[in-house]
Amino acid sequence: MWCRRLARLFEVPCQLSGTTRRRSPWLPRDGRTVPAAAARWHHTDPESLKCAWQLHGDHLELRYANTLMRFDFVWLRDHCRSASCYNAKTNQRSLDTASVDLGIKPKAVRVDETTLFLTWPDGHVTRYGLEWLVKNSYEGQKQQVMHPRILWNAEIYRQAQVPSVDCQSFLQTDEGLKEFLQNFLLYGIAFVENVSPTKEDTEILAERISLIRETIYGRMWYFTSDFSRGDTAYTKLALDRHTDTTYFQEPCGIQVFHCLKHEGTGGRTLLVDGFYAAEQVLRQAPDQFELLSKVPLKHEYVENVGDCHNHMIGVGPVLNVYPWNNELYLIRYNNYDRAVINTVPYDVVHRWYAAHRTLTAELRRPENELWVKLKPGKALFIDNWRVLHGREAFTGYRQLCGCYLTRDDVLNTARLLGLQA
Ligand SMILES: C[N+](C)(C)CCCC[C@H](N)C(=O)O
Ligand SMILES: O=C(O)CCC(=O)C(=O)O
Ligand SMILES: [Fe+2]
Repeated sequence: MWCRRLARLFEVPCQLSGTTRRRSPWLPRDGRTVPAAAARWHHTDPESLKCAWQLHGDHLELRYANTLMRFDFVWLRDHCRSASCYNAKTNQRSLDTASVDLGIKPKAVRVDETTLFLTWPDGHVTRYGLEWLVKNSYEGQKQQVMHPRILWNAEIYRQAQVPSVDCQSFLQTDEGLKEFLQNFLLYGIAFVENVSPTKEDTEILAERISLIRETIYGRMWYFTSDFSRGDTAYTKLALDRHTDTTYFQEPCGIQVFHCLKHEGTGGRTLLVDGFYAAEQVLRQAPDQFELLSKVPLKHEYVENVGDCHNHMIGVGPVLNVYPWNNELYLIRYNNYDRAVINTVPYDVVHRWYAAHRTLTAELRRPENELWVKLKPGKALFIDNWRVLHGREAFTGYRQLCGCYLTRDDVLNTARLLGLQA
């Protein structure tokens, strides 16, 4: 069926089943160069099973540090780190990959305690550290997450007692910034306290971690319920949980909110961890999770109010996962801005609605809702690729300012501080 066919694209080849392969004898050929020949296991130390390798017609199979890895020969040639193939100063490849024969095979292979040596038909020698191979192989990656996270519901988040970071420490110390970013990466939300309640000071905060992503709403936006823009956000109405800018081909990565004033009632902010909810869907109904991650949808923003004329369209599934490890990296969920569904046939549409209902039920569980009242001085950063926000209806005068941040630059800052991002 349609979805199954798509799914097959991402199907991961089965790991070698040890039983069939291990029939070959494990020959002790310590450190010796073996001509590229028929498949059989070799290992560096006859007493230890730490490292063993076997050459096949089109790939090298290597077992090291409890990881069974398979490397395509072109891949092995392409990733050569020798001085002529790779510029270690710029961390860029010099080798022209298109010049590698797609049928290339190593002339000789040798493995010692730490290193794999390959000699290519033209005599060129490639060396790989075995640790490097484990870290950089597909099989090694599959066992890891790209982004370590703590999924939460209201109870988990409260129990964690994640501290807000003080504005001074955020702006002036690397430790403060790092603590803030670590919280942000783990939970998808983070607060800075004791910020001066102005748009300018909020901008300084934003610039500390990233480039500001300028959009149709401006660079720093600032709004009250005056319907100056053709969107419900600019009213006093309640807003159900959603992510923003789903109608961009790449939705904004981070949302910053700072409430500068509120004289009235209501207006609390709702936060829901979209990945926690999606994880529940995966457990209950993996087929529905898969459907939500495969069916492409459009979201749309059509505005014609005053001088503002905009028409934005973004296409993508609700759940976006890395195909090699099924890890979620982006949820696109906004029922207000979802466009006409015309990208899937009727029977898939029906199953999609059922899957969307399951996800929505999870997102709406009261125990998953974190309600906070934003106050002047307390800035909130939200991972708009993960955490949904909403708003309670309000009365009176309320001013909210903030901006969007470019995700790449936030993650860049985090990595430079030594965090895994
Ligand atoms: C006011 N502010 C600029 C933050 C958001 C406006 C965007 C509202 C839109 N419905 C969306 O969800 O993307
Ligand atoms: O008014 C609010 O608290 C948030 C409104 C909203 O969803 C937005 O600006 O993106
Ligand atoms: Fe929003």
